[in-house]
Amino acid sequence: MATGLFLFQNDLRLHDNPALALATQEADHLICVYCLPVDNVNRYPYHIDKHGIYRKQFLLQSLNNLAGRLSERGQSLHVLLEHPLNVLPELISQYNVSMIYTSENAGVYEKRNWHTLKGRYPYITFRQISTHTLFDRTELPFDINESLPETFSKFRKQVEDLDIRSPLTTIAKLPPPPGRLKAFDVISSMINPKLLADYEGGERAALKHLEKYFSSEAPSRYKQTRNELDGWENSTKFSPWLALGCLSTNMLIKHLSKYEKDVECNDSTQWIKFELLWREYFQWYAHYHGAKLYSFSGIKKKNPHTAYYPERFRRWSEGNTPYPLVNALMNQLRQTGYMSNRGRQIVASCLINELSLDWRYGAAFFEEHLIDYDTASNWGNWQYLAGVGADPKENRHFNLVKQKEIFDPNGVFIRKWGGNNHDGSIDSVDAADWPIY
Ligand SMILES: Cc1cc2nc3c(=O)[nH]c(=O)nc-3n(C[C@H](O)[C@H](O)[C@H](O)COP(=O)(O)OP(=O)(O)OC[C@H]3O[C@@H](n4cnc5c(N)ncnc54)[C@H](O)[C@@H]3O)c2cc1C
Repeated sequence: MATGLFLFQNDLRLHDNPALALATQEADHLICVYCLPVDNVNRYPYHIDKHGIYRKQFLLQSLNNLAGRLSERGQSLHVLLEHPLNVLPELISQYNVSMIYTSENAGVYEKRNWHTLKGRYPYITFRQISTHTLFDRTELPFDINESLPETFSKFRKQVEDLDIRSPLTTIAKLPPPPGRLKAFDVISSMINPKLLADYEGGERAALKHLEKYFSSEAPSRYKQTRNELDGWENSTKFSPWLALGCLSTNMLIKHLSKYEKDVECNDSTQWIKFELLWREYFQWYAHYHGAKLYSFSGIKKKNPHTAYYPERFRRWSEGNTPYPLVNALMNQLRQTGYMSNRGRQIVASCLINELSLDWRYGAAFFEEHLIDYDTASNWGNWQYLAGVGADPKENRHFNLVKQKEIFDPNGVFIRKWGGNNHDGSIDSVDAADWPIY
């Protein structure tokens, strides 16, 4: 009897989960695990908590929903509040695990953990499958170990006409856990029932939103509305569920294609696919560039001009800069865990250009707060805007006055999110006008 261990990561779903489907076929018994280290030990020097309150709540809800769905199928989810390398060895030896399965992960740390585990257990079969991308690495028209098109446009031209795999059906039956294994519910007590959030984590909520979005007319208007700063229906809002894998990208494309066939195919519907290809590009970008994704000089090996201004960073984070639009956007992020794409571009450009700060601090702040935080999309987009990524243009400096005129001409957004509550300064100075850091 073969016992397998399935390590859930960014694939918290039972629909279209090829990695879990493989484990289901091959193992006689299966242990389902998710590792959620609780101490917010800083992995970067940026003084961030790994999970801000909204991000954490969304993750816990997603895990809770997955646990429920597994339990309906006689399985259980073991959420371990520990680093995988600390807890998996005990499970492996106690249950004589002979196969370990997981989804491919673009994160450098996650890759390192996987390689370390493989090195420690040469007699165990390790299987890693793509579940986070539209294409499998073998379907790409280039060898991702060797190369990646240097810009998004070149990538898009190579992949946009490729066939996209149909999503697998929801797994109905799973191998049972080994007899002696008892599950403990550690998640539901960690969810804060009083925290009101716009988004609910989990596969069930993701599929509900998918149905709702494609039964509305919003997909036909996407291109005209996607840059709005606020408003639920102005962009698709799939990103939080895609980031944790509560929703598969292939499933999303299937619904988009059905909408195009049954309702309407126009510029807007095509633009949704275009944006999903951006996501796809950043995923492979992270796989290809590895640790360079997080480096100051990026993939271009070019050092941006910055200095160390801790007060400016604090002001930016707290929404207390001389730029009301930036303040409103940062308040929105801290108070909801979400910000529109245009908003992200504006605040990132401000941090990089007006405030001359190190872009990695901005990326790390987003990592803490975004409910849709995704290593590849976040750090890839920040590199792009900082001029050290895959952008053929030298500089993406957004004119803050113009952005306000276009996207918030009457100041409605700024008032809603308290953008005018600032003291007007960028740096504090002492009596002799010297900056105080
Ligand atoms: C500085 C910065 C940081 C970002 N960090 C993240 C992040 O951590 N996680 C994340 O999912 N997205 C990130 N994005 C991309 C984008 O802002 C969000 O995906 C989008 O705002 C999510 O809202 P939506 O689902 O309504 O997007 P829509 O406009 O409806 O787009 C549909 C889908 O396409 C994908 N997408 C759209 N734009 C991008 C893009 N520029 N890059 C990659 N994928 C894209 C997303 O999966 C999105 O759900 C970042 C962008 C910037 C400028």
